[in-house]
Amino acid sequence: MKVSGLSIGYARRPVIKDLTLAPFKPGTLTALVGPNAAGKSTLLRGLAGLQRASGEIHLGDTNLLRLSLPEYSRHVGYMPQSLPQRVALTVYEAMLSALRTSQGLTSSTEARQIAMTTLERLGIADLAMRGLDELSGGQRQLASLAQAIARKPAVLLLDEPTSALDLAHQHRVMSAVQELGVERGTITIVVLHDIALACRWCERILVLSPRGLAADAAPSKAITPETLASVYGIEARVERCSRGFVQVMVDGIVCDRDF
Ligand SMILES: Nc1ncnc2c1ncn2[C@@H]1O[C@H](COP(=O)(O)OP(=O)(O)OP(=O)(O)O)[C@@H](O)[C@H]1O
Repeated sequence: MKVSGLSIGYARRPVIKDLTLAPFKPGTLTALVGPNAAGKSTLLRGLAGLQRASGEIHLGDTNLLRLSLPEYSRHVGYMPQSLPQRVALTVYEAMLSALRTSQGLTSSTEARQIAMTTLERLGIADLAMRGLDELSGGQRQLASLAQAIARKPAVLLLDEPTSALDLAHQHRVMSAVQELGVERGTITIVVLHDIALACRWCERILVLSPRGLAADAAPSKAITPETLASVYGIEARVERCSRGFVQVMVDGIVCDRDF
């Protein structure tokens, strides 16, 4: 996927301005991080075809921005930050409904199999017959993620999919998303606030600030003391643990962000 000259905004307030990114390769997992109100959700919704955008988003030879929303959503799956409330469906029924709308699959053996396999993959098969409105916040987040994953889109956009999850589930989810992405060749972009989680699982990190893109690189290049100071206004050390993963140790708040 190639993004070039992308601009997204609301009424007269531009949020993403003329953004061009290096191509996203199939099977890769990218984190989109940055402070509150930097525009992460806006960018994700623009990439998902849900927010008016100008510029180009190419998937192969297709400029996605020229497609109708139903065509667009066949290529691109999106999990929003806030989940729908009061849905009178079981987890399993919601999965079948998602498969029906995105892939035209009815309650066939294939749809049932995809639904159950996905729930098992995320470790929530035991929730299949539970009503969505009787789940905990974390369980609802996992159920919503299962719906997005089951559609097997070429591009999967997840907006803070781990915000309601405990430590073990955060890592289980990131591991499953990474594994499935490699298996299926999915381009996955995930909004995260947890820099450690992003550095542990993602091979590429986009750091967005209200001024624009501050970094787009591998964790060790994107997450530096300089970037953390200018984008978040914090003083931090960045080191590698014995297994090579980037670790951030926050020493203080400097508050002289560059915006
Ligand atoms: N529907 C909307 N109408 C007008 N402005 C909006 C709308 N949604 C978001 N904004 C504004 O766009 C800017 C970016 O918001 P966005 O939700 O994309 O940030 P974010 O980086 O995802 O933040 P957070 O980490 O807090 O979720 C903010 O200034 C916000 O107030």
